[in-house]
Amino acid sequence: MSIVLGDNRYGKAENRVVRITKEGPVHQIKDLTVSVALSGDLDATHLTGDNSGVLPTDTMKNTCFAFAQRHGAVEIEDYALLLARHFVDSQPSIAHARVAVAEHPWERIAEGPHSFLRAGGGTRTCTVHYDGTAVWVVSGLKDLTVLNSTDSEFWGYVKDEYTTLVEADDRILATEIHAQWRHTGESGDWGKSYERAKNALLEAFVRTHSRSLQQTLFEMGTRVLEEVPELCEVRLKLPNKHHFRYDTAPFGLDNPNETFLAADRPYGLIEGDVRRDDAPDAGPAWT
Ligand SMILES: O=c1[nH]c(=O)c2[nH]c(=O)[nH]c2[nH]1
Repeated sequence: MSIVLGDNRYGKAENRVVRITKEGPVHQIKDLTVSVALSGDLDATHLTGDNSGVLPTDTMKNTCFAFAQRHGAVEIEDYALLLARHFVDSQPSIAHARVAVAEHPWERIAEGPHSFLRAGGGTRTCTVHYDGTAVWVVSGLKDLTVLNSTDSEFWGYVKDEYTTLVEADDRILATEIHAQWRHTGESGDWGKSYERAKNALLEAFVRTHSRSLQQTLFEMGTRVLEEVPELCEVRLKLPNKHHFRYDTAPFGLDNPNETFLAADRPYGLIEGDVRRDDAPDAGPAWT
């Protein structure tokens, strides 16, 4: 009996590529998940540890971002064709490339030239508490993902011996909104107040020139309380969905905040309550 190597392939899976196209103040977004798998004459690396035919998966990742920057917001089929041809035609050891691209749709948030809402997201929620006497109605929404492709800064923070974060005067700000709001009364037009609270959250996200997600959180909560007087308190949980500008300088490409790596974890998690100073005691309503 002898043992032989069967089918094999290797690559970089699920590169999260975000490409912003800027036409003056009006931005477009292309949000992709790109997986590359290459195969060919790769026996040596498996059988003897000879890596001379191995294009590193890290290089495949760089290529995905470099091609997004170089070719812009092309159709995903054209982008995948460019990548697949590149890997096979440039690498003698590679005979076959599989490039799979998923495009995640975003909608523009009303009037915002650089504000987007991830399509299909957002779940309306409510929790009611009743103890035989008092009633609390807490409404809300979750999983509503929004993104501003500019008008966000983060600088002036504490720096200690472990700080490597570079100050940003223009970054992407993206979050998945989880919000709950407490009604003062126990009856009302719940549907209407939901629409007004949701619109207030989105309006504040779009209109705030953000110095931090914490500042945006307070603006969002404040706008809800201003627009929906029957509410007394808003609780927000906002994960900071980090988008890192990809450094394409090593490939001879300028990247003026157009191509980003969308990281899923770890993420900053910004949480806070915003309330009227005359809000009645919540009792168990938040538990
Ligand atoms: O808006 C932000 N708030 C922070 O507290 C923080 N921390 C960080 O690393 N990035 C950010 N961004």
